[in-house]
Amino acid sequence: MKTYLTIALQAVEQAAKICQQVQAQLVEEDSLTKKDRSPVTVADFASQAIICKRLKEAFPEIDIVGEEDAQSLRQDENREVLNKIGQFLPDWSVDQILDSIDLGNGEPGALFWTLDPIDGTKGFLRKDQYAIALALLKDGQPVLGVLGCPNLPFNGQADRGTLMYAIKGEGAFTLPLGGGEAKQVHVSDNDPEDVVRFLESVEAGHANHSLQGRLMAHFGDRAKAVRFDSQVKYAVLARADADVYLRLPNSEKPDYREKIWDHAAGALIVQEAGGTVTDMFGKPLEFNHGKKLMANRGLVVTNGKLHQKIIELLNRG
Ligand SMILES: Nc1ncnc2c1ncn2[C@@H]1O[C@H](COP(=O)(O)O)[C@@H](O)[C@H]1OP(=O)(O)O
Ligand SMILES: [Mg+2]
Ligand SMILES: [Mg+2]
Ligand SMILES: [Mg+2]
Repeated sequence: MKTYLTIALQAVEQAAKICQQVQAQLVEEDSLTKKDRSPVTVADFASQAIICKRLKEAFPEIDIVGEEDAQSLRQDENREVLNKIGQFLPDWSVDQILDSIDLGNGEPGALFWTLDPIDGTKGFLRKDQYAIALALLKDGQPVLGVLGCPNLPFNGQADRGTLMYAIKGEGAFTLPLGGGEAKQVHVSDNDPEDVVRFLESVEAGHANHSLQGRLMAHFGDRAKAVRFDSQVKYAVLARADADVYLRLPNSEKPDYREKIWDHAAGALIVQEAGGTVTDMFGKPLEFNHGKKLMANRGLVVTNGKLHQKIIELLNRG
């Protein structure tokens, strides 16, 4: 597992650097709108290209299931976006860029990587939080997870981003992006009688803010809520800066199913930090139904001590 970890950390670090460069000089032309009307940027593509290339060089036999593909970039009308990606990957040919992105077109199997090259693209565009999320799944379970969080201060230092990783059975760890000593992280100790710090999405369309608000109201003025984009929420909970992350399904999108790359890395990190991750009914996440969490609805992520209480409140009919 150590070899997987070393390569995964290097790949995420490299991608994070490019994302930071793109974000620092972001212009409107740097993004496209996908078929599902969600945005994708020069940085999402560059991140996926770099990470896939690195992983495939080291582990050619392991499939990568990535969020993005290069289909739109192969069309003439998007040539400018492709050229812009090339500016951030100066030694790469156009074909190398396109083919590396498409290395992420693998299929889930007994052992595979899943990659979200930028999770929280809308946050990235707002210059808020986003994460580079990479996980290795074995027999339907995440066994290694890495989250690069460039805009999440490490130990309160605003100029240093945060890197977090976990190996199944070995704990969860954090270090600053750019390098440093890794320290183990643990979830908070708060119980239902304490102050409860909640996390939820910034984007109202990605969750059910009104239902989440009603649940929080149960805790009166002991409830504090913070909104962050992306799997940064898992990282914040894993290092005890929050106690509960709610992601209840948006009632206007009843058919939406969560994607594996949006949760595999974060869920393992929280679990290895001592927390609990289930769907809104208290059912463990099942990562063995293809690219989506078809057997689960909504997510409840807690420090463990609050889990039963939250599930009870949600399901008391
Ligand atoms: N209706 C929805 N419910 C839950 N998640 C969604 C929904 N629509 C998009 N997403 C996903 O939410 C993630 C961002 O989460 P957050 O709200 O925590 O920042 C993105 O990966 C995005 O996926 P996609 O990239 O496919 O649009
Ligand atoms: Mg993404
Ligand atoms: Mg995502
Ligand atoms: Mg996306």
